[in-house]
Amino acid sequence: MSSAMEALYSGNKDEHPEPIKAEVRGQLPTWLQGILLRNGPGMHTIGDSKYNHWFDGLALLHSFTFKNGEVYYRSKYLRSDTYNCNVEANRIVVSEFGTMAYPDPCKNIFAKAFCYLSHTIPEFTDNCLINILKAGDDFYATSETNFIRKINPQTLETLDKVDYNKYVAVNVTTSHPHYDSAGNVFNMGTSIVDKGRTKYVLFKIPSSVPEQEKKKSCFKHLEVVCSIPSRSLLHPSYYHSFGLTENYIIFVEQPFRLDIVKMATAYIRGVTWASCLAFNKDDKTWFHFVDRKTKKEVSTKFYTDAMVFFHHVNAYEEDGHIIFDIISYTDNSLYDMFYLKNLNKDFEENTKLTAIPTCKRFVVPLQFDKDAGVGSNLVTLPSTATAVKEKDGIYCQPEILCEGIELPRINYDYNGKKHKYVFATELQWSPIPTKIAKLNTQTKEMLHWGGEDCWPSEPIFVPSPDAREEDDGVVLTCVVRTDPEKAPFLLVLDAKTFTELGRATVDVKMHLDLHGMFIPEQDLKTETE
Ligand SMILES: CC1=C(/C=C/C(C)=C/C=C/C(C)=C/C=O)C(C)(C)CCC1
Ligand SMILES: [Fe+2]
Repeated sequence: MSSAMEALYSGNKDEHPEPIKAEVRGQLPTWLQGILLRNGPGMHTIGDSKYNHWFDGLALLHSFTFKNGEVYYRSKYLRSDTYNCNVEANRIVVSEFGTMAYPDPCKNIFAKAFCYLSHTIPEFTDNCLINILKAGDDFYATSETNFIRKINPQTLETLDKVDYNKYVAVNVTTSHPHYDSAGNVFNMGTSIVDKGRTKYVLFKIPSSVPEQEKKKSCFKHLEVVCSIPSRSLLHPSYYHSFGLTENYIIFVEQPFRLDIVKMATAYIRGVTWASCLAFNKDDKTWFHFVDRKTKKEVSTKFYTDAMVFFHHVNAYEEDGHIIFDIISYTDNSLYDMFYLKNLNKDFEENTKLTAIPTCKRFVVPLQFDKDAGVGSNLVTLPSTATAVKEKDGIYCQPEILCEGIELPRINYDYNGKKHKYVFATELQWSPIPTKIAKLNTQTKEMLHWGGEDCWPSEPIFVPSPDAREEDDGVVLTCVVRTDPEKAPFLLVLDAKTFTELGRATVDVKMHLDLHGMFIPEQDLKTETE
């Protein structure tokens, strides 16, 4: 089990760019036509050099194509500049989150990109290993730097490199954009090089461009929606996602921060980007709500205790309150756990999360009695979450929805609206995803799916074409096996009952991935276009 774990996490995986027909068992819905496209790290050793952290691995895209009851599997490494330079040098020559590499022989590409305090930072990596973004009719592999890479979702080929920084002043971005019903993309990034003006920027990428500009990309029409100044100019918060309701943008400024001075000197000091992140458990976490129409921030100061979180689940408005669910931790042991030296055969002794992922619901009153006394709880909805008036603002404490879930997904048609269900991977005190779950946030009841030797990935909900209820549809998850004799499979569950409809097995060594999306057939450009 333990060495299997090491192989799953850090063994280099082969790519399978030619479609492999999967063996389908059970009954897949006939309407399920399209591509499940996912991303994650697949290679952690290049020549004799090894990455330190699981999040450093080279992006390996993989896909399951559903066509007339048949399923085809493909996988292909993202041909990023990072990949190409590393492979050419046969060693790691580009720095990643947890690995600083230098000197860089690929000087022409990874030359020093910007200066700060007269030191230099090398250009960031384009190893986009975290998620998939849809902008206009195009798909991109994404990470958290200023670069994204266009890909062909059918062949998994790597196309253009897009630098967000050409269109908006951001140096780091999230891999969890939002989409409105028209397909416009909203994302956030932080501007860290404009000294003294460190800020978080929300921007919009329109879904379509004017007819006469059809040849141009929608990035040329990117607009800044609003920006939020960082509380600390030299220590902006790290964030992995943000929230969106019908009328508000939700930004949580957690005391898990990037240290800009450390970043500016990391390269010359030979330390990693990861070492420039620090959690201050004695600080507060600040909530920011920006009105999407007026672009003004709600002036009341809302805060909660120090925490570290990565994923927003969903957010919505109800009776003058903003309600948002997140998966949070009381410390940053999650990032530390993913150092590959910890994910080895002695892992059971070495690695224990000191904080368990907890699904928390914050209920924040935007309209409240301004004369309410200090100490009074301003939440008027039926929830155990509180928002207590203090002299310096409003102190919020969450309702706990459940413990031990990560990689949350919802029916995205309910994004920004009141949702009832959350689909997620289950993990307890270690990075072992043994089950997936469906949580009913109203009753807190959970349904589970798990199997012997099975590690399921982030579950993705796909609505059925005639869906009436929130959970009318299927849940898709890739299942890797801890028993090397057993083949991985794509599992299709009925989202209502959380029972198996069918599975598509492929005899490959599949990697553990992070995030992805289901692309319905009608969203795919036809080959002739
Ligand atoms: C390279 C690089 C970064 C990369 C961060 C990554 C790759 C984060 C991955 C996070 C994940 C996968 C979280 C899951 O919950 C930073 C720190 C943004 C900034 C400096 C350069
Ligand atoms: Fe994520």
